[in-house]
Amino acid sequence: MQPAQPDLYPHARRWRDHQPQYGHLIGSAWRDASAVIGVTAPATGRPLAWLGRGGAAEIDDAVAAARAALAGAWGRSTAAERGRILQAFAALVLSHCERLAWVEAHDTGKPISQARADIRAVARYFQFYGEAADKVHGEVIPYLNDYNVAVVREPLGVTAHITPWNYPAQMFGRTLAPALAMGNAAVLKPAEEACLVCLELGALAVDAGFPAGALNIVTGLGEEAGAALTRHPGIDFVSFTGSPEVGRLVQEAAAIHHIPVVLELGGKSPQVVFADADLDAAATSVCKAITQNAGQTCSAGSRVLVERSVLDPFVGLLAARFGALRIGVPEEDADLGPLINATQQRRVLDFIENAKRDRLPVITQAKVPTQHTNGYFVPPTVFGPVNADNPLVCQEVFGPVLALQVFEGEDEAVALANGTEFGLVAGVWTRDGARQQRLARRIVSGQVFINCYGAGGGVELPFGGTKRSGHGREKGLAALEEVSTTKTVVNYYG
Ligand SMILES: NC(=O)C1=CN([C@@H]2O[C@H](COP(=O)(O)OP(=O)(O)OC[C@H]3O[C@@H](n4cnc5c(N)ncnc54)[C@H](O)[C@@H]3O)[C@@H](O)[C@H]2O)C=CC1
Ligand SMILES: O=Cc1ccc(S(=O)(=O)O)cc1
Repeated sequence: MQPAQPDLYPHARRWRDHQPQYGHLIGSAWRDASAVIGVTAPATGRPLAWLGRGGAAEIDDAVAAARAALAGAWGRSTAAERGRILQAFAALVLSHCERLAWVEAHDTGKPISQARADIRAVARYFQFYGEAADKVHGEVIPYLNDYNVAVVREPLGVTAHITPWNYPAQMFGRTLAPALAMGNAAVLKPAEEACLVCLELGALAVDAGFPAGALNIVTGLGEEAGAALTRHPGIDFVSFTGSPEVGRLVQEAAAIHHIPVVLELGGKSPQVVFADADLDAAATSVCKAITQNAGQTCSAGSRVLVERSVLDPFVGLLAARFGALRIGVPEEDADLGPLINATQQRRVLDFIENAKRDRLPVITQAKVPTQHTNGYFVPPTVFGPVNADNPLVCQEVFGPVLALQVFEGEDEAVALANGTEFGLVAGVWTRDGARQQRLARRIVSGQVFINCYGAGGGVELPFGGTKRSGHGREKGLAALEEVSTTKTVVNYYG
């Protein structure tokens, strides 16, 4: 066992086997864990930390603390006051950026530069929504004579947030900042696989001035703490990011109490490359879109659709990009790191081995450096051409595995792009302006990028899916509508 660096984990409640052990953050106070879950570092396979294994009792207390916050100082706060606290928190996060980035990098295995970008994104979420908090206005409706009708915007109440392990820090910012800006009190159940940074961020939120109970964090297993939270009668909204299977359970639980849900359930996002495109730029983007975060991104570009007439040159460019990939542990700051755990590694390796067994052509496969045998690494691999009914086209792999499909003409490109159950993100590469517009309309997806992909993940840009990728919008001002409601006040003064 390798001793952890205490400076990275100042808010650990205890130390156990030389590893930090965290409690739950309920009502701005730490609650010792009555049971624990071990966390492993994906890059080394070694023990990293201990998390509380919360359940129904901790969730009850967290929901009660949130309810009390709404009845107290937090519920009485003005929008401007809330905005100032969110912005103070953003500044505090930035001042701890390096430490938080290392916590995130060790916990997820991602390259340190990516982890730093993720922490800056957390600050940006709280800055953006902090600035927006007092700029969300209601409206006055011209109605009958002698009536004044105001439509005012109000928080939903207690919001529940269930987040995944691929971007623990970013998800913290993405889901909590809009909810808190609108005056809700939140309970977060982050993923048990990786969430140390959420606990450190939670501690900084207390320092930044969020009143007791405005933000509560209970860690634990999905089927225990997660299920207890989504079924709890005291919550008024659920935001969930994760698998479609659990998304269905979350929506079923929410239906019991008729509360709204935002579901972000991943995708099988295509990039469509036409013969007239800048093939060099497209190849670079296609490689990055499937290898960033080792392919563990809901919006990963996991399919590339290539027009037949440029198949050979494009395949050459793609093979060169994959051949140049650097794979390593966070400290090496390579292009990609390991997957999150042995289960995900086995799952993705199975996809690769099954495809090879089915004699699917391998276009290119990068090599994992031999010194990294203990981490959960998977070699980035491109298969193609792949038929539309192949599992690599239909199922979310959630690893660095790209499926290449071939098309002739616009209609076939659209049919293939829309040919899965998902609809999260799409990329279109063409210099033809009219075709850009046609494709943007014909592709069924929450986002369409033209001659780019991802565009830096801007906080300002509404994000979410259609079809099996989920519903509701996060990011941008659109997120504020999901976590608030309107009240129509009709005043007769005649
Ligand atoms: N859209 C995205 O960003 C993500 C998609 N996934 C997809 O899901 C696959 C499996 O990954 P998992 O970690 O198993 O995802 P998951 O959907 O089981 O986990 C996501 C979150 O849901 C919680 N959860 C699990 N069961 C729950 C339940 N019954 N009630 C309430 N909450 C529950 C987990 O504790 C975690 O916080 C991946 O291979 C990938 O395809 C996984 C993570 C993120
Ligand atoms: O995993 C889903 C995911 C992660 C990050 C982003 S973005 O950086 O905000 O674009 C989007 C989706």
